[in-house]
Amino acid sequence: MTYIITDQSGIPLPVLFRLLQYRELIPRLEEALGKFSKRDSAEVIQPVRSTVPLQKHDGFLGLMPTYMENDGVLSTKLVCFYNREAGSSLPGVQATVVLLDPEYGNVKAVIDGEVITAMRTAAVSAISAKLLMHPEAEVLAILGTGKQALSHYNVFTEIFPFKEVRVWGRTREGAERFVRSVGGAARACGSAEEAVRGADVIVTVTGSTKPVLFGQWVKPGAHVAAVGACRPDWREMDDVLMKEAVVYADSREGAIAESGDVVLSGAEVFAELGDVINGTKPALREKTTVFKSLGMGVEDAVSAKLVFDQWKATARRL
Ligand SMILES: NC(=O)C1=CN([C@@H]2O[C@H](COP(=O)(O)OP(=O)(O)OC[C@H]3O[C@@H](n4cnc5c(N)ncnc54)[C@H](O)[C@@H]3O)[C@@H](O)[C@H]2O)C=CC1
Ligand SMILES: O=C(O)C1=NCCCC1
Repeated sequence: MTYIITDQSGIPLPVLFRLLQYRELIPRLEEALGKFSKRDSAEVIQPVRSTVPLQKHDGFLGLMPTYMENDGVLSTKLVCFYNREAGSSLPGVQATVVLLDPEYGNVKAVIDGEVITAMRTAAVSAISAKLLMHPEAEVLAILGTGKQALSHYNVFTEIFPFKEVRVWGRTREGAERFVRSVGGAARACGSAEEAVRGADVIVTVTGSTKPVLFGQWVKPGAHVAAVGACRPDWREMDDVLMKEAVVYADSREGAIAESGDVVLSGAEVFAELGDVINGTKPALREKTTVFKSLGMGVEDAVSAKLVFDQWKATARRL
């Protein structure tokens, strides 16, 4: 039996949102990041994402297979992402997660990847902030107003007591629309500089291929969760920031292969988040830190298992 857990099967995406809750997702992701960083192939096999360029459409298909033997999870995400810099209204990222039975190889479920991608990415950024931001951080700045901006806003305001949230988008209207959509508990800023000056935590979630965040604006000791610019020639941050900050990543190999901010600045990846979780590398909270997120299959695998388990439990009750 294959379950189709997508809005094409008549299940509205908000139902999927209800199946994933940050309070359940975050501990599972922390455990998975720790397991990944041990590089024990009996525990996790997750190669760096393979990408197929879609030249005609200025995009990429990413294939993200993962096997977690002890958890009995085999999955792959298929994700298409595009350079939508020109203000196109088409979606920048579209994803599907396929969950398989590791023993027989049959497909157990095909799950919409939009909610999983939005929530697991934001949850991992929140984990980076939990580990690396100043414990008394008060001001959060978000650069970008798309899907990731919303999931980051949701999880950061759910789990941290920020006193002020600032949002910058390419257009003032976009930032104001975003602020209205979250009920006004944020302030739209007229420039990225205005948003980030003095901020304790900065989230970059843009589709930009050129820096939108510059080191000279960033308060010493701030934490940056950098989520966009997932190609080796795309940037969100300038060299000043990349060289001044201590750089953490989800996957060292992923960052070296896919992050323009790492590759083009020549910055060194100090540690993976999983190393900090495992206690093998320190969390240098007093320094300016950048968490470079590329996204990993292992994050989709644990999220898809959570959705599937919850879905089956719900379906049994109906
Ligand atoms: N690290 C990870 O695990 C993941 C990374 N991403 C990346 O995160 C970024 C945001 O993704 P979504 O929110 O899903 O996309 P989206 O299309 O919903 O939002 C993109 C936002 O970036 C803005 N933008 C585009 N070009 C810009 C520019 N030149 N300067 C400033 N803002 C610009 C758009 O106006 C929009 O607000 C993308 O780069 C995407 O590839 C997405 C999913 C997972
Ligand atoms: O991990 C993901 O999912 C993605 N990473 C980078 C670009 C879009 C999706």
